[in-house]
Amino acid sequence: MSVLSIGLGLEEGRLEKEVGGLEELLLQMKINYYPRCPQPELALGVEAHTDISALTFILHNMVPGLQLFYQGKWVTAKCVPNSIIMHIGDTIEILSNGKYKSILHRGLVNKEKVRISWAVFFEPPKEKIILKPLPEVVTEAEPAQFPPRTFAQHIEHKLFRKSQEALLSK
Ligand SMILES: O=C(O)CCC(=O)C(=O)O
Ligand SMILES: [Fe+2]
Repeated sequence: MSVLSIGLGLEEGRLEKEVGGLEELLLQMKINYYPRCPQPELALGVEAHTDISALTFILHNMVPGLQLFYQGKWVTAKCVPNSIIMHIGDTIEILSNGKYKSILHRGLVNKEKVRISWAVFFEPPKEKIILKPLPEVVTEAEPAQFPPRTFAQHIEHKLFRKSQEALLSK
């Protein structure tokens, strides 16, 4: 998080402070189990989404399956031994006013192998903090792209938008 703060021209502790500091950060672990699938092209393990977290760290069992939507195409993440995947989530995207992107990604199933991933989400407190672009990264030329919302409101908004989109597509 220090590196990301410095990248925005801020003090190194700034982003960490803005998400509530280490005392307030909530760590949640999710284990994704992707069974073998005889027709992987017909199924999705985890549908396309962006993470709501500040940061997400992922370890996996070296079976490819994570894809990122990059430059208009789905790109499969390389399996690099002894590495950890880090995603920037919506929270940092909002605070940075979109300078850091919360990338759209999904998880595919595999024909031959079971895939398992362990994701740890670093999340800000649900109600205590209002998430909005930091004043230092907002200018006249780059106005705030995100309205102020608590983390809980952000989740609600995202779910509401998704259900609206599902209704409209019917
Ligand atoms: O399985 C993966 O590599 C990614 C899973 C994921 O995107 C998630 O759990 O949010
Ligand atoms: Fe994710």
